Formats: sequence, structure tokens, C-alpha cells
Amino acid sequence: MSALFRCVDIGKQYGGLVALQGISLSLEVGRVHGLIGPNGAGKSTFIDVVSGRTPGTGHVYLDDRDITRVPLSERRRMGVSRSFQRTSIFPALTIREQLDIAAHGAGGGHTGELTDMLGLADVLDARAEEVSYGQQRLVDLALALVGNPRVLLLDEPAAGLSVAESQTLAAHLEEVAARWKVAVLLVEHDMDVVFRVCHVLTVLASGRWLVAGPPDEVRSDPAVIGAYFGSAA
Ligand SMILES: Nc1ncnc2c1ncn2[C@@H]1O[C@H](COP(=O)(O)OP(=O)(O)OP(=O)(O)O)[C@@H](O)[C@H]1O
Repeated sequence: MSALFRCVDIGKQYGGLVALQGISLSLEVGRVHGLIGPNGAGKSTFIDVVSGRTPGTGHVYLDDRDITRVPLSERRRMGVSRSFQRTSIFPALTIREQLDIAAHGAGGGHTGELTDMLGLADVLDARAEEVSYGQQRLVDLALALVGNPRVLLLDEPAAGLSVAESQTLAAHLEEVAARWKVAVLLVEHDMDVVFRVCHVLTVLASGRWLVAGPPDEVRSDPAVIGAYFGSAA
């Protein structure tokens, strides 16, 4: 399968701090690529750089087209979408209003099928602050999916969810990738979600590439165990 979204030699420095160095990975249609690593490994920074939110070094390709210099808003219209670690919804607006705003920013798109799939149809006219936190995170996912993106960059979508809510989210992610043919990058600390939905993992530690491969191989890699528990790597 050929890569839809390729990130090559991505780097980022904040003053004297090397937050990311030489990170490359590719996303394929219908597949979920997990990006994991301990706190401060550079995972959010990676999404910030490759989504166009933060300047960095390296190259980003969509369909083999170099989009490194394409601004964030234009990347969104080209089908590269992202979510944030903290919910980015507006508490006082209804969910329908927020989806309409997102649809405008994404260059249009129907939201009906999306809200049906995510089980949000019944709460469309509720203000975001009136629905549960789990539903708010699903609204975040819905906002990122408006306009049928081809590439979805998710920053800890399961953060703060209960076990049951995380399972619901994981099921939705599997469906989004498989049925909607989206290439997904998933940054996530919840390993139940990671190992359930990811086809391949890349592990970072202190801004460096540590290992990549199928989840079962990565799980037992001594360098990964060391990075998480501090005994090696
Ligand atoms: N705006 C910034 N200015 C300065 N340093 C930053 C900034 N954003 C991130 N960093 C630093 O860059 C490094 C990588 O941070 P980043 O948030 O990307 O890690 P992360 O892997 O997403 O961590 P977490 O799992 O805790 O969310 C950290 O040392 C962090 O303190």
C-alpha cells in the first residue's frame, strides 16, 4: 500500500531545546499509525509541525506533493485535519453550530452521517457544556472529521475518558479508518486504545525516534520498556 501522507526528517527546536529530531513516518489509507512515547517525547510537537500549526524542519508530502510550505488552513482544505489534546469546542455554542463553523472552515461537507455514526444526532441542539465529557470528546472527533478529511492527526482523543468511553472512541476510530478510508495518526497514552486500533506504532523518546513496527513487536522491545520505565534506552 502506498503512503498517502509522508513526514520526512521532521525536527523542531524551542530555543536551546531539541523537541524533535529526524522523525520520519508515513500514513496509509485505512490504517491507524500510533505515535507513542513518554511525557515530553515530542508527540504533540510532531502533530503541530506536520499539521502546519508550528514551523519546523523536514518535509511533509500529501499524495507525493510537497506541502511543507502550505499554510494550516489550506492543508485543512486539502484534507489534512487534526484534533487537540484539550477539547477545542466552545462550551456556549450548540454542537450543530460548531459543526457548521467547522464545515465552513473545511470548505463545506455534510455532517449528518458523521453525527449519526458518532451517536451525536440526539444532542445536536444541546450546548457543548450540557453534554458529557465523553460526548464532548466525540464532538472534537466530529469537528476534525467534518469535510471528509483524508488524513486525521489525533492528539490524545481518549484523555480523560472512562474505560467504557475509551472503548466507544476506539470503535469509532476503527470505523473511521476502515470505512471512511482515512489515514490516521493517533497520539495516545491509553495503551488499551493504542493496542486495539493501531496497525503500526512509532515510539519517540526525548524527541528522538526509538523504534517502529507492529504493536506486538514494539510492546516487547527492551528499548521501549526502558523508555517508559527508565531502566534502559
Ligand atoms: N511552546 C513550547 N515552548 C517551549 N518548549 C515546548 C513548547 N511546546 C513543547 N515544548 C517542549 O518540547 C518537548 C516536547 O513536548 P511535547 O508536548 O511535544 O511532548 P509530548 O510527547 O506530546 O508530551 P505529553 O505526552 O506530555 O503530551 C517538551 O520538553 C516540552 O516541554
